[in-house]
Amino acid sequence: MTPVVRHLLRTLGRAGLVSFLTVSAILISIVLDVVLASLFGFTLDIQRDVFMIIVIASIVTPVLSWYLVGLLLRVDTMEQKMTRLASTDSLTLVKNRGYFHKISLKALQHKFSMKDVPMAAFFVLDLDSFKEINDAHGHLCGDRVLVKFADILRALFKKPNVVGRLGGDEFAVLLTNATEQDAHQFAQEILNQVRKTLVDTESGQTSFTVSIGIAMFSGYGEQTFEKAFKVADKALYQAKGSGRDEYVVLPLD
Ligand SMILES: Nc1nc2c(ncn2[C@@H]2O[C@H](COP(=O)(O)OP(=O)(O)OP(=O)(O)O)[C@@H](O)[C@H]2O)c(=O)[nH]1
Repeated sequence: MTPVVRHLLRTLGRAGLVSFLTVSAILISIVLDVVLASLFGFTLDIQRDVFMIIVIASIVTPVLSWYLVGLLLRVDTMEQKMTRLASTDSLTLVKNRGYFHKISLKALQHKFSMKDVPMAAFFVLDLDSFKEINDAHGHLCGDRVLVKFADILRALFKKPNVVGRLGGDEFAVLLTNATEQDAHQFAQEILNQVRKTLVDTESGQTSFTVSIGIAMFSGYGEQTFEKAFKVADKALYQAKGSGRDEYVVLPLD
């Protein structure tokens, strides 16, 4: 829910509740007065009714409306939290595989509906010899490496670009508005930043490297995206083959 909708809901909720409760208070006090009058022989007293209405409405209305609107907002917050949980990788806080796929298609659709932007770049990034880091320093240290790497990606690629963890030590980035030169620059920047990054271990600090495969493409749709994925994977394979700590850029055939 957007902030504007939430604000509208809050205002409407309060206004609606105030009217509803005021009308209820009027009806209740009139019914009460009629019942009391018939049971105990009280006389109907409009002034007293009005006084009761004002007292009941001024106490009950704000309390109940705050409570109910608060309840609605809490449900909304929980809904947002659940959406975030369902879309985020819990360790690295980047998008998980499923959501990455979905949001990438959406971003591409939006981008290629604007005529003046010709290319996008799809990055597949895989940490080098990550198993060795796990084996040498333990799984927790491996987790720290994953988190640091994701932090680097998140800091480099802002919206509308999308960063996701495909699984294990494999990540992906969709650069929605990129020339081939941009792709080269980003890839080099990632390699540089990763090389400089140190991660705490039980026995000091360790460094790590990453290999990157990049596919340059244009157009959108499930098929184009799948193809970009495949080509980026092929480029990654080449980067790993040429010694790791490297990147390779390939065009879509
Ligand atoms: N610490 C940690 N390790 C993970 C996680 N998910 C997967 N792994 C490990 O990541 C390692 C991936 O290793 P491989 O796919 O063999 O690749 P690699 O050792 O990085 O070798 P290259 O990719 O060829 O450079 C495996 O040992 C997995 O157990 C995780 O969430 N945390």
